[in-house]
Amino acid sequence: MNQIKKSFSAFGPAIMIDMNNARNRSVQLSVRGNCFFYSPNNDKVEIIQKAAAFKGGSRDATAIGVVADFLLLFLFDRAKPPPPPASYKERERSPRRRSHIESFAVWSLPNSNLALAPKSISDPREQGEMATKRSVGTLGEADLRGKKVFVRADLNVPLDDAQKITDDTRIRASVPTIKFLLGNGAKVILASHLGRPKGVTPKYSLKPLVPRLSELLGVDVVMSNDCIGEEVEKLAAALPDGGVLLLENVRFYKEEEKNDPDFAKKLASVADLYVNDAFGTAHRAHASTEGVTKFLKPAVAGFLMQKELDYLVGAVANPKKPFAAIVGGSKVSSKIGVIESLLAKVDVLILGGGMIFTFYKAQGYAVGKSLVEEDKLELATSLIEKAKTKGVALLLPTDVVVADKFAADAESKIVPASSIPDGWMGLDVGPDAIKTFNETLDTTKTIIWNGPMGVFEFEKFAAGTDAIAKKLAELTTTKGVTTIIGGGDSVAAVEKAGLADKMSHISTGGGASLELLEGKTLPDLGVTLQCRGCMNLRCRICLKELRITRSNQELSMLGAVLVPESEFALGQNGSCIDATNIRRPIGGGSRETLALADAYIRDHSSRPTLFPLAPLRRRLLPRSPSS
Ligand SMILES: Nc1ncnc2c1ncn2[C@@H]1O[C@H](COP(=O)(O)OP(=O)(O)OP(=O)(O)O)[C@@H](O)[C@H]1O
Ligand SMILES: O=C(O)[C@H](O)COP(=O)(O)O
Repeated sequence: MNQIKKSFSAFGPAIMIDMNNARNRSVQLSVRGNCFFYSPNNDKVEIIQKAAAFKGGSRDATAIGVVADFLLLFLFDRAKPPPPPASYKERERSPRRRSHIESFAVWSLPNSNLALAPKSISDPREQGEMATKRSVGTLGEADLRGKKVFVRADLNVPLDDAQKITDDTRIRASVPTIKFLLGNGAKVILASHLGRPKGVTPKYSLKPLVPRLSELLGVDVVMSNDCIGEEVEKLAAALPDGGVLLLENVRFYKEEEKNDPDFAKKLASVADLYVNDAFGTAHRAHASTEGVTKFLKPAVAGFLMQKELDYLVGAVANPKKPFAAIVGGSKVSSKIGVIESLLAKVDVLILGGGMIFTFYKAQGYAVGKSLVEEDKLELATSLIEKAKTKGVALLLPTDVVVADKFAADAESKIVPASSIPDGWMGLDVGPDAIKTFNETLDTTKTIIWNGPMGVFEFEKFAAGTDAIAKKLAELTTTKGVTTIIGGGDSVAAVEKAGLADKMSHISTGGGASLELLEGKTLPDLGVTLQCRGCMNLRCRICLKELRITRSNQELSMLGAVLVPESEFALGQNGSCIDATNIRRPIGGGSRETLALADAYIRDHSSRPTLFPLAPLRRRLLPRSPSS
């Protein structure tokens, strides 16, 4: 590292960081016309080493700005141990930081092991950091080749009576992380739960997944009959580099859900490091999700986990407005909490599916035989009131498709929502409702959707759900609206309509995504994933666009002045800086610059979310070398 630092300082100001030309959220390093891209999946040090190799010609290179400081600071950062997790907790307790904490409390997941710091673990001086939480993309071949990696995925897929997978979304979603590990020469020991078995239950075996997994990964996946024990040990020991061993359902042991430390230790005993990519299970602190992290270091998050958090947390924390939520499905009781908390965040709330009849009944409408949760009538009334108070447009369907029985071949007709005939049940939203919903959605910029509009499993009652799926696909592709779909059935409906790839994000989490949307701080996280606000095109986390035209010079100045505590300033997410983490530059910057940095820190240290570039720029620019 010292050597890199040295050659790098010889580089002096010959490197420029060209953020304006940065593409794909990468930072481009230009050295005399030679470009290196810093991307989320690359390792910074490697890039800097490459850059350093050009030092011979560096002195003649056109230099704009004070970048040496900036990059050196980054290197200092790497050498510096990470802030202890306690500091985050301390901040959490401090009332002064309250707004800051609120702004990213929802990042908290019990097992997500995330911190998007792109750091290599090859540097022995960073061994202490190996215990910190970060993303799998920070690991390289040097960290992975020949290593046994325990990967916890959520392969809890639906199987039919013939044990055939009916929706492989979760398997497909776990592939990028596994392939990345295999591509780097790791041996993958893959674990998951399936269903909620009570003890060993053949119906919940993971065996039916082997062919599909093998096909998707392009390797013959070996499967063990257990998830711990001698057979697992032997199979794990025999795994070649690039091989995959799938363990049997971890929930065949009750110790899994109890997060039993001995069981966790046994699971961990066959591996060298840990990757948690089970977003769907991220709200559970179980032995294979949380317990193993005590025994395997480093413990890092997989790509899926990272992506899910980026979207779901970003949607709630910093949505592009107007922000709409569509909530449907049948589980009023389990979604009422989400509705309540969404009222504080959305501009539009569209309700559909089985839950609307509880709202109708609460308003005194006849609902026939429709699904109603009698004990939620009062709550429904209060939610309608709350929406009014908060100025949220709460849209209930004006008409519904009713059926004489709950069956695919039921008689059906369209009726006004206020007059469902006796003996009939509402199974879908009607055409008028679809029209209103579509018109409203046309005005929005962010949409989250959980729960189908009707009993979409029956063709006759699928129109409402299909219409929403089509509208969201259209808005995503033609207007750049951010669309996020969560919930098992809603995702299945979108898949069925062949529109999944048109949406911004399809979540693999049911409960986990709901809890995140609800804004719950999930238990026992141990991770702080902070949105640092963006200086780049669009932050992958907060999704906020800050299209600020900047010169390289400005960026250089910013880089020299503002360096977050533990991450490269122009970092993983395309330049995110947490104002609370800004510290003075080390060994660089004029007195004036340092004074500016101090003033900035003083002014903004309790203002967490978005990094307000403009004021800083105003203050810096007049002092920049060429001005
Ligand atoms: N009007 C209705 N009456 C009865 N059931 C309905 C009605 N509308 C939708 N449903 C049913 O709701 C079910 C889906 O509800 P659910 O709340 O589980 O949604 P989801 O998308 O799976 O979300 P999650 O995974 O978060 O539970 C579907 O099986 C659908 O048939
Ligand atoms: O399907 C899910 O939501 C996850 O796999 C978690 O399953 P669980 O609710 O049984 O823990």
